[in-house]
Amino acid sequence: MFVLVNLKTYPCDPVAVAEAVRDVNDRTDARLAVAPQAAHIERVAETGAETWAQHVDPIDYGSNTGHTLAESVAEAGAEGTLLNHSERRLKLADVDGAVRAARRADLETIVCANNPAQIGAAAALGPDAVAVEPPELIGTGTPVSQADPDIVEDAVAAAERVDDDVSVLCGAGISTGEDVVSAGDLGAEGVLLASGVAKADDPQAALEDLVDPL
Ligand SMILES: O=C[C@H](O)COP(=O)(O)O
Repeated sequence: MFVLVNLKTYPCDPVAVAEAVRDVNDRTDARLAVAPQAAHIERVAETGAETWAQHVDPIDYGSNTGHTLAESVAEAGAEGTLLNHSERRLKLADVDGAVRAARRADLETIVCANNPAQIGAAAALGPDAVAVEPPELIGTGTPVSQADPDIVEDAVAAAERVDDDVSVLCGAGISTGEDVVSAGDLGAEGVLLASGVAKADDPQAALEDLVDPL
């Protein structure tokens, strides 16, 4: 299972969380990675943890003030990027452009979507993976795998119909190892989570709990 920890703009110490991600990753068969804010990518990548960007824009080098260039996050040490997160939605044409920009910079891509219909559309754009996240469950601590298991199974089926090379993750409310196992049982190849680690008093213990049953 792939466990991607999105730090959003939570007021945690990104380097301390990254060190915990690195250390727990070294002791499990699961793959762990962390997605800090763009300004923290370089410091986080220097810990040796697999580092992802939270977003890149559908742009190339040039006159794009205030945008995030895929090549810049890759040079800072990111290995992949989230795209179209529920908190950073893009127009369809811009998701397509951002997938292409990320590919140009050799970044792995996960395109987020609200529901199985959007997952099908996202898979058609050729990312490495898609992630289904019902927005109403994000940050609630109620895991999507329990609250809405059908949405995970339907997302897996929707992606498979379009392109069975595209992996499916699920996210929203995932915070325990049991939640990760349930996600896997529903066909997800990974989980996208944030508050369960970024807001934990002890992020390392939270990560250990997440991978313990895997
Ligand atoms: O990117 C992560 C998701 O939005 C899930 O957030 P959460 O784990 O706080 O529910």
